[in-house]
Amino acid sequence: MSSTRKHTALPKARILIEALPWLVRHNGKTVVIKFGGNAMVDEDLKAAFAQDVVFLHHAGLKPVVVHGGGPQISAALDKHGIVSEFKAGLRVTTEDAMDVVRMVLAGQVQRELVGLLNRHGPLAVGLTGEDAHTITATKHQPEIDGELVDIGRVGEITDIDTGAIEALLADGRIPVVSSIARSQDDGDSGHVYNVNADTAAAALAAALGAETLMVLTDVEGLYEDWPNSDEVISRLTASQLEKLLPELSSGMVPKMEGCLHAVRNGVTTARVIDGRVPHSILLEIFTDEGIGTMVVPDEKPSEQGES
Ligand SMILES: Nc1ncnc2c1ncn2[C@@H]1O[C@H](COP(=O)(O)OP(=O)(O)O)[C@@H](O)[C@H]1O
Ligand SMILES: CC(=O)N[C@@H](CCC(=O)OP(=O)(O)O)C(=O)O
Repeated sequence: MSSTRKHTALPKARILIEALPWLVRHNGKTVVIKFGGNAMVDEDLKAAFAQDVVFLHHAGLKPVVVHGGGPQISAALDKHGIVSEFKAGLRVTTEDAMDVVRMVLAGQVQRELVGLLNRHGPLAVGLTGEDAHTITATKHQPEIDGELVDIGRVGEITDIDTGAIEALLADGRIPVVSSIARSQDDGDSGHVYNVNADTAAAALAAALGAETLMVLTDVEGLYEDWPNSDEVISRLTASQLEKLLPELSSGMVPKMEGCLHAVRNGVTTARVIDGRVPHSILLEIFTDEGIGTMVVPDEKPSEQGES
């Protein structure tokens, strides 16, 4: 009886010990995890996501969650009879649409994730970029075909104040951030801006001096020749990514721009991974077999193969 128990216990012990080098490497490090609305496929996956984040927390890392909710916003707008329109990969956000965006992100998606994380203890605290000046923005006007286009209340981040998030981390909490920004513009008090969640996550990762930015989405990573091939680029440097950027299309643009911003501003690695794979975060952090696309800074070629 006792030898049978030993046989089943040993492989488990091996798995735990295999994770030791990664536990040592990542101990105390901040990791910003962006959970995309398209990766929130079903209840089991969302629960597995919460388990992974809580695991990281108890393993000595400092996870910060930034969540999206694009499909959920589109569904809610639809119910309100508002048609969703995207320009340059960003939602055209009227005043009425902004109320819905805020309600869905802060009142629905964020609350759900906070609830799932807190099944494991008093850990998660939700906030939006409005809280404690965490994210400040001004009006963003993308350039399309050489002209500046008005897309309503979409914000361009001008400032990040990491104070509230750092206080939560120091208190052993898991911050869960919705990508809504306060307005910096004088005379514009009370206004808020809709910010793409990838962009918000990348800006927060850089400002927090995070070790890793991890972006969970609904594809395996950055495809080399999307949509013609499903060959995933496993690793690329900031300069290689910069060259690729003009060829990318909508959903990937803010993601890869965010990864570039992060690694050019002190983040050691930025990864785009498949959030539809259960426990993808653990695979990415605690094994050598990274499952998605990893972006690294140019000047650190010695980090090749690092996970
Ligand atoms: N080169 C590419 N590689 C992978 N996906 C791409 C690429 N170019 C565009 N995409 C699209 O980007 C989508 C992911 O972005 P998005 O829909 O904004 O997801 P999320 O809600 O996770 O932020 C993919 O589902 C795919 O349709
Ligand atoms: C300006 C802008 O486009 N904001 C996004 C914010 C949510 C988001 O980015 O969600 P995903 O990560 O799921 O795409 C939107 O309104 O859809």
